Amino acid sequence: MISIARTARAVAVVWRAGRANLAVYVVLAPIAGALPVLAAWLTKLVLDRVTDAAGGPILGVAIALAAVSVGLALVPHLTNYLRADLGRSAAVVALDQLYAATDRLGGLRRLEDPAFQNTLRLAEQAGRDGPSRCVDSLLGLVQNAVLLTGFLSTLVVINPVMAVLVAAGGVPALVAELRLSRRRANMLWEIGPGERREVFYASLLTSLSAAKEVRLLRLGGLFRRRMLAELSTANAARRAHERREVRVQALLAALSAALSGGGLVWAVATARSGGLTVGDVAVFIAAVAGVQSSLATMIDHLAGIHQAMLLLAHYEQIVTCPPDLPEPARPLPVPPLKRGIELRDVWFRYGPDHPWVLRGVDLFIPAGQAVALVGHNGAGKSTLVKLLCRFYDPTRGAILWDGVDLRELSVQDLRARIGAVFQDYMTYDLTAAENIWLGDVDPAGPDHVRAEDATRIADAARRAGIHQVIEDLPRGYDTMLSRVFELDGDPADAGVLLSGGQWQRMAIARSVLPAARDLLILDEPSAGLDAEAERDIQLRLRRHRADRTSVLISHRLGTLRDADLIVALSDGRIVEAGRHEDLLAADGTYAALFRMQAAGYAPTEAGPARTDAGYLPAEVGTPAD
Ligand SMILES: Nc1ncnc2c1ncn2[C@@H]1O[C@H](COP(=O)(O)OP(=O)(O)OP(=O)(O)O)[C@@H](O)[C@H]1O
Repeated sequence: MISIARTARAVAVVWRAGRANLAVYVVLAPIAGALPVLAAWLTKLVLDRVTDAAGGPILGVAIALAAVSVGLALVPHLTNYLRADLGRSAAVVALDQLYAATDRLGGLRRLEDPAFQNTLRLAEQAGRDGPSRCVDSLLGLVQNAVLLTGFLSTLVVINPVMAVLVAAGGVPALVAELRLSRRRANMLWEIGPGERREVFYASLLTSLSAAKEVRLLRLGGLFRRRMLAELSTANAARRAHERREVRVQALLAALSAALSGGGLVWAVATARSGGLTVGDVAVFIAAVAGVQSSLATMIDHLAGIHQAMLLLAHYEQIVTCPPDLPEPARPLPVPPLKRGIELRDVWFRYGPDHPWVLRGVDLFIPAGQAVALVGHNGAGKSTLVKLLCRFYDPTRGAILWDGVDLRELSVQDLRARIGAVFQDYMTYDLTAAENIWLGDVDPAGPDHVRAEDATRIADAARRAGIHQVIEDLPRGYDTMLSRVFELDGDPADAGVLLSGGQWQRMAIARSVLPAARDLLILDEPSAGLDAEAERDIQLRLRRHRADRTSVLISHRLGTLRDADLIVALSDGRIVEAGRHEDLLAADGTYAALFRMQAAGYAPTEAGPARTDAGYLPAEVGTPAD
């Protein structure tokens, strides 16, 4: 039910977050519980001595009561501050552990799993307030246990039957609250996917990158309705749960009110017959209320811990999740590539229910040479390079780096040897300098661009042919490439956006920033460039690639003709491989595609030559359209 080990781990997080604060909080909790009991007894003494002149000196008791009242007034403010501060610091520690764990995953599989995403969302919630809520509830239990002990002993002295009745009244409440907390945790899990979709639709309505399509296609209304539908479904589930809570809690409150009402009638009747003093009645009323409220609060805290435990289970699932790319106990360091990379009978599919994407690929990528992959959409080209970066492991077969299986190597070392421009490269809402600097961040270095990085950043920008464009920006390399964030929080310094081709050059600059990468992967690096820019970037990249191992993917076959080896993939298999001239002579798939594109460049009677060498699959743009 409530796991001791998990509770201990939650306490450890809070302890790490703020030892001094936690220590003070721990000391204050029992004091906060004792003060109301002390106040009730001192009030009884004051009343008894006021109503009975022979009762003894009153001044000292009155001063003690005043001192306790000051404590009663101050302690809650202090504990509130400590609670909030510990909550913030614990969230920092817990979220740090959570995101370090997601970073350790290494591959892409888990992030592509909707169930993992659901768990991750609840884990984020639990990480933000789970550990501190758990400690709050534990200390709340301590505080109220002291309060309960004090008032229950008082009741036992005055009326033992009443003490038993009030204490027994807590049992159904405890059972009911624990059930409710389990139901609440289940309800949060069930509405999780819908809430993620709600956030997705809301982000489409406000994100700049979606705005063009959303406005042009007039999708705003549709997405808003879908967002509201998800919100209503989640609200309905929450409402149903809260109604159940209200029903149960109203019943429990009625039971507790009946008990305290009965007790009051008994106390007044007994006082009338001389069995209790005025002070006894006052302390009895305070004790009944104190026992009931401390019991109710303890039950709340127990339910709170119970629910925090259920949510923390998701948090722990993520934090202890093994990497989706298993590494050997002693991964081998990755030496500079000398001979080459070999794909040996590589089969791959994205999941057991998915079709095969690669079917027995055998390929040798010799060190220092350029290998080009060509083929229709969906042939498996990008998948192959994702395997080279070890974002996934082959389902069957192996990939060898100078003869050593990638699975034997350190993933981090391997990635440090690869530079890549992916088809879906990133555009970061950061400065121009940072957008390039991210290509070679020293994990042990500072978290910002240093002055001495400026030269190599500018060199990389030159190699990608984007240096002058950056220089001409309002703040040069310090210009924010964003319209949604301003530089250093200064609203007057709103940034600029680059064109698609300029962004692509930024991605290229990022990939060529590191001085030595053994393997350069360029997946459609010039898709967004005009013909002249494409030629320019190809020349620059060719110079950069010289003597480097590279894997190139492009649908513009003209850009690949100087590759050392051109490999045509079809339906996950290699159907042809050779140099450009050999493949043309072989007159196969590559030759057909190449000629089709070349024909697109030739002047026709109907009009001038095309400047764009892109091609479309045969079924797109046919007269039948
Ligand atoms: N993450 C993924 N999960 C499931 N299937 C995927 C995933 N990524 C790609 N696929 C599938 O794998 C197949 C090969 O995709 P891949 O991106 O490797 O093709 P490609 O040759 O690079 O195509 P293109 O020329 O369009 O970029 C496609 O059918 C695609 O639907």
